[in-house]
Amino acid sequence: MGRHASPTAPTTATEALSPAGPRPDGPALEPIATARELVKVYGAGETAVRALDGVDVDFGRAQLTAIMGPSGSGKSTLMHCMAGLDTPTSGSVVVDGVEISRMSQRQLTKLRRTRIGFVFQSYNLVPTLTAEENIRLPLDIARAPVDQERFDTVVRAVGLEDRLHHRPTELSGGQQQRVAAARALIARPAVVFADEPTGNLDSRSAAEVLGFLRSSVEDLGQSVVMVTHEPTAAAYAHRVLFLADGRLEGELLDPDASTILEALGELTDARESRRTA
Ligand SMILES: Nc1ncnc2c1ncn2[C@@H]1O[C@H](COP(=O)(O)OP(=O)(O)OP(=O)(O)O)[C@@H](O)[C@H]1O
Repeated sequence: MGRHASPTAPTTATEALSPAGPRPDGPALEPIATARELVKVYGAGETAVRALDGVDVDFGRAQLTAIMGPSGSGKSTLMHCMAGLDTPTSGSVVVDGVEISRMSQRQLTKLRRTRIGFVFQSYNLVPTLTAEENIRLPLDIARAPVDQERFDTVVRAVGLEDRLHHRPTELSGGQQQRVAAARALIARPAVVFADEPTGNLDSRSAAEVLGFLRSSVEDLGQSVVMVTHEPTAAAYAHRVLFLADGRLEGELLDPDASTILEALGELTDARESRRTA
């Protein structure tokens, strides 16, 4: 963390923001998920909202990528389209080599159960099940065997060994979110999508969850994409992408929280001046 992509310290965040896209002079990014010319329009006619306006993006394999941007910029829509939770109006989405944008609902449901992990702001644990049962749930639903070694590795990584028989109400918010993160990883998904995973947590619990997401990338080779409003959370990412008005505006590599904050401020100012021009 805290290392700039650029060797010279930028004077403004705009200078720090580089265009998001293939970098001819940088290391090749091996993508786990890609979007091409992704457009999502909600509604029709005069009330239509163009939530995504032609997004081209590659998400790196074994990277933690954060998506940031002003409210309404299309972050959740992008993540939902990438994760097969929403269908794009046009364009393509490929996850782990599979084109998902034209899949049927049935095919998408199967893909989400086996190849994609989710972490939501509100944990979404089943209250009547223990932590262990919640973690095993995706495999139980898919009627797939639980790989005990994987289970032990993930549980150790989230530090939940002594909480496995507790129900969600008997766990702190941070512990519940760590159960949710373990559940997302148990089936070795191609990619984990996390939507504001620390939005409900105090700073200490947030640091635990983010530390785990980062170590799941570094130690387990997991690919993680996370939407967040918080610069301190995004600073855990290897790469931070910035959206504004449904378009990808740029990216930062290994940024620190203050550079992210500056970039966000400039994006918001630029958007305001476009709107008032
Ligand atoms: N189901 C929907 N129907 C109509 N409009 C929608 C729908 N979902 C999102 N939108 C609109 O699409 C745009 C992008 O929304 P989205 O939720 O992706 O933004 P966001 O960047 O995640 O915002 P926030 O940071 O506030 O969560 C917004 O203008 C929003 O009002």
